[in-house]
Amino acid sequence: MTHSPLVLQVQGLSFGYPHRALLANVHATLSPGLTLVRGDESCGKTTLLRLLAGELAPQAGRLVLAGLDRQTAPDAYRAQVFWADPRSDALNELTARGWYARLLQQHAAWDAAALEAHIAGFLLQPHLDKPLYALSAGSRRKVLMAGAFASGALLTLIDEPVAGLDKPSVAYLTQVLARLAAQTTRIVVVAHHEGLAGVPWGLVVDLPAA
Ligand SMILES: Nc1ncnc2c1ncn2[C@@H]1O[C@H](COP(=O)(O)OP(=O)(O)OP(=O)(O)O)[C@@H](O)[C@H]1O
Repeated sequence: MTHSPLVLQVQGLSFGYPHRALLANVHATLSPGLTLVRGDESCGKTTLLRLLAGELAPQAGRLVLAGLDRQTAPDAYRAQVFWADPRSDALNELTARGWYARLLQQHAAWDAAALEAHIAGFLLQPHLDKPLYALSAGSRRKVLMAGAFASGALLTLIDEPVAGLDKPSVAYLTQVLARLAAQTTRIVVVAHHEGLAGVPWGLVVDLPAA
């Protein structure tokens, strides 16, 4: 664990895929609480989360999380991050229960009691022993979010949280995010095309249209 103040500094971040320039000179300082990454379809929200996760390398710029530089201390940086790409097939063969057991090993601040609460809140109990490929898009999203919230990671990245969610689950998600907004030990970043009613964002990072 690091003793630097909990802040994520994004300094001059630029990134493009071959033939597709996307993010140019992004600057932001993210404090504990909630940040919304907002923008239209295909403007680069998921790409920015993948950069913040340390999964993609920027073409320019720096990321420093609680004193850990993503470039010079990549493993230490990534150890403080929760990121599970909802579009990835990487977890398909795992059950939620199996994946949570893996996360427990990876995240020092894993909160088993919080996981139980999120499983109940998202009504996930019937799905815990099914492989993720067998779940609906919404249930899969809920499995990922329960893991994200229970991880206790200093930086938690959540992509498109309401995609495929039923109304009661959106209401539960809203409650959880509102609680996280007030805590001082985690930075939670959510990518979505607009704000969510009832969620008090501490910071909104608007990405320009593609
Ligand atoms: N691996 C990749 N290689 C090439 N282009 C990519 C890759 N991943 C994404 N893109 C392109 O980059 C652009 C931004 O994608 P990204 O998924 O980051 O946007 P987004 O804002 O999250 O989109 P959405 O709102 O549709 O989820 C899109 O045009 C997409 O097709």
